[in-house]
Amino acid sequence: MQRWSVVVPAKGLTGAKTRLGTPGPRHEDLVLALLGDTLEAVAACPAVADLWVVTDDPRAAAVATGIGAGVVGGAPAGLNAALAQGAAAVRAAAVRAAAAVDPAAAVGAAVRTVHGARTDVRIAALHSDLPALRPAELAEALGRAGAVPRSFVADAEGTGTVLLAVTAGELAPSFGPGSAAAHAASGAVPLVGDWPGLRRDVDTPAHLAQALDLGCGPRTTGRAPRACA
Ligand SMILES: Nc1nc2c(ncn2[C@@H]2O[C@H](COP(=O)(O)OP(=O)(O)OP(=O)(O)O)[C@@H](O)[C@H]2O)c(=O)[nH]1
Ligand SMILES: C=C(OP(=O)(O)O)C(=O)O
Repeated sequence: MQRWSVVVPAKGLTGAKTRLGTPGPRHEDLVLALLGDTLEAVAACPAVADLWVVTDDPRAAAVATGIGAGVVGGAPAGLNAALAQGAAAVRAAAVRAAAAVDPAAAVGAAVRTVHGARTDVRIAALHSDLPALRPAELAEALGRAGAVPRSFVADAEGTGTVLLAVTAGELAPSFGPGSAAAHAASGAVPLVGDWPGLRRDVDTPAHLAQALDLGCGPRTTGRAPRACA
């Protein structure tokens, strides 16, 4: 099985998930719980080789490193800029890893590079708010993504994107309102599969209730308002 580098962007906790609840410590704890459960599921996926979190938030970075993820800091503001920086960091790390094993490989034909960054690394960008994600559904989605150059998984509503994957070339993320249509228009293949946990990103209280019905990881289950009622 060819495995993937997964990049997860995580906004600073202050100001994140404004549609989900009012700002404050409890809200930040919930946002952090969504991230932690998402990362645990990704880390447990056999199709994932390495995991990277793009964030400048110290609490998010601590959760990431605790789960064994790398942290990419200092990215420009904005989701797509953060993902582009994360993808560049993954490619650069892959060059360093190849050079550590075989110095000649990093400059030879075995490793394809552009401006010192590898172009043959499988990269998937994934939201940080997927607390009902199952490792097996991510593995299946990445398995299908491996058959095409660039692909995406739409969210439960079919309008947004929860995962964007490239087997080679640029990630070229177009996340934001209507991103499923934008990714399709840019040539990415929509992946088909029964992946309710993968598709259920949590933006609103109604989404959180749906994720809890699907079954969330322990961090979210323990912190969601409904569980505390
Ligand atoms: N590193 C980084 N991640 C971001 C940024 N903006 C959004 N994200 C992440 O991108 C994913 C999707 O973002 P949204 O669901 O729109 O999150 P949000 O902006 O916190 O939500 P709202 O305030 O409700 O719009 C989540 O994993 C966010 O943490 C950013 O500027 N930098
Ligand atoms: C950023 C996106 O989604 P949302 O803000 O709805 O999480 C997206 O689907 O591209």
